[in-house]
Amino acid sequence: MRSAKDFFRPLAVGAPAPVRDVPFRPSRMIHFFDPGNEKMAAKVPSIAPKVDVLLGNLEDAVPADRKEAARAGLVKIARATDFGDTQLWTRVNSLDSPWALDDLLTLGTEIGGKLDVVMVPKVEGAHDIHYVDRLLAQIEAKAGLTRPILVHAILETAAGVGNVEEIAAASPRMQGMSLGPADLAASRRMKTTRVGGGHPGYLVREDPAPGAGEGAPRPTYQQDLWHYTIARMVDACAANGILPYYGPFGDIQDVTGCEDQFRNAFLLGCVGAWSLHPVQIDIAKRVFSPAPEDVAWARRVIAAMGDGTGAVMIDGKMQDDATYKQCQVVAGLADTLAARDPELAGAYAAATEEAAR
Ligand SMILES: CC(C)(COP(=O)(O)OP(=O)(O)OC[C@H]1O[C@@H](n2cnc3c(N)ncnc32)[C@H](O)[C@@H]1OP(=O)(O)O)[C@@H](O)C(=O)NCCC(=O)NCCSC(=O)C[C@](C)(O)C(=O)O
Ligand SMILES: [Mg+2]
Repeated sequence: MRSAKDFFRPLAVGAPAPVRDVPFRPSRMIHFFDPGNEKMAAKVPSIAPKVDVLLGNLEDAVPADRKEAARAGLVKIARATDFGDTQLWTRVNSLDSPWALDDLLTLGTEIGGKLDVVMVPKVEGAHDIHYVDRLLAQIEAKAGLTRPILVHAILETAAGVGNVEEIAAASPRMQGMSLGPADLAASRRMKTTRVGGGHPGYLVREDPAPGAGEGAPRPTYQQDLWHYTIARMVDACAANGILPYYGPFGDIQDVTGCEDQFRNAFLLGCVGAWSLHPVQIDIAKRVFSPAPEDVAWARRVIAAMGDGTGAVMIDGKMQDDATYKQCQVVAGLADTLAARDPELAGAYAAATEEAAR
C-alpha cells in the first residue's frame, strides 16, 4: 500500500491528479447496453436523457466473436453522442481475458475525455485495482487527459468479498462497487441458477404451534440471499467514502421482485442499481429517489432540530442528533436528485408544503 503522503500523487508523469473526494452525481440506474448490438445502440440517443448513467458493456452478455465490434461501437457512439449531464461508463472485460488490455487502451485513448467510470469485473483484491490504477494513469498521460477516469469494482467472487475492505481502499480512483450476484453465486458454489433475487428454497419455517397435530400447516418466510454481502459492501464503501450499488436483476418480467430487491438495497445504503432492460429504468428511478413524504418528514425534523443537537418530540417520536443525521442523508440526497430532475423537485416541494400546513 502506498504511504499516506503518496496516496494522492499521480501514478504516471503527466497524468491528472487523483480526486480527493468521489463526486456524488446521481446514479440511480446504471443502464447497460451492448454497443455492438445495432438495435440497442440505435436507442442510445433517446435513452441517454432518461438515465443517470449509460454503460457500454463489453464483458459478459457480449459474445466472444463480437468483443471487438462492441468496443468499436462504443467509441463510435461516444464520439457521436452529446450525453448532457448523463454519465458515460463502460464495463471492460475481466483482467485475465484476451480483451481487457485493448479495452482499456482503446477506450482510454479514443474517448477517455468522455468516459466517467470504468467498471472492472471479477475484482479479487487490491492488486487488481492497483494494476488498473497504474495503467489508467499511463493512458491518461498518453492521451493528455485532464480529469482522472474513475474505477468501479464488481464484487462477484468469493475472494473479492473476503477482500472487500482492501478493494474499497485501494486507490483514490475508486468510485464505488456493485454486487454481481450471478458470478458470485457460481464462485461460492451456491445452488441457484439466477441473476440476483431470492430463491423459494432459502427460507425459515415457523415452529409447530403448541398442540397442533402432525401435518398442520407451518408458515414459511423466504429469506434474502444477498443481505450479508450487500451489508458488507455498504460498510466497506461507506468507510472509504465510495458508493455502493446493487447490481443486476435478471428476471426482467418480474417487475415486482425487481422493485423489492432494489428497495432492500436502497434502504441498506445503496445509491443505485443496474437496469438491463428499458422496463427497469423507471423501477430504479422510483426506488432510488427518496419518497416525497420521507423528504418532507426529513426536512421537518431538520427544521425542528435547529443546530442539530438536543432532543425534540415530533408526532410522538423522539428526535435527536442521530435522527437529525439520518434526515440529512435523506434530504441531501433529495436535493441532489431534484437538481437533476425537475419533476422530482416539484413533488418534493409539494410534499414539504403539505407537511408544513
Ligand atoms: C435481456 C435482453 C436480452 C432482452 O432483450 P430482448 O430484445 O429479448 O427484449 P425485448 O423486451 O424484446 O426488447 C424490447 C426492445 O428494447 C430493446 N432493448 C432491450 N434491452 C435494451 C437495453 N438494455 N438497452 C436499450 N435497448 C434495449 C430491444 O432491442 C428491443 O428493441 P425493439 O423494440 O427495437 O425491437 C436485453 O435486454 C439485454 O441484452 N440486456 C442487457 C443484458 C446485459 O447487459 N447483461 C449483462 C449484465 S448482468 C451481468 O453481467 C451479471 C453480473 C453482474 O456480471 C453477475 O452477477 O455476475
Ligand atoms: Mg459477472
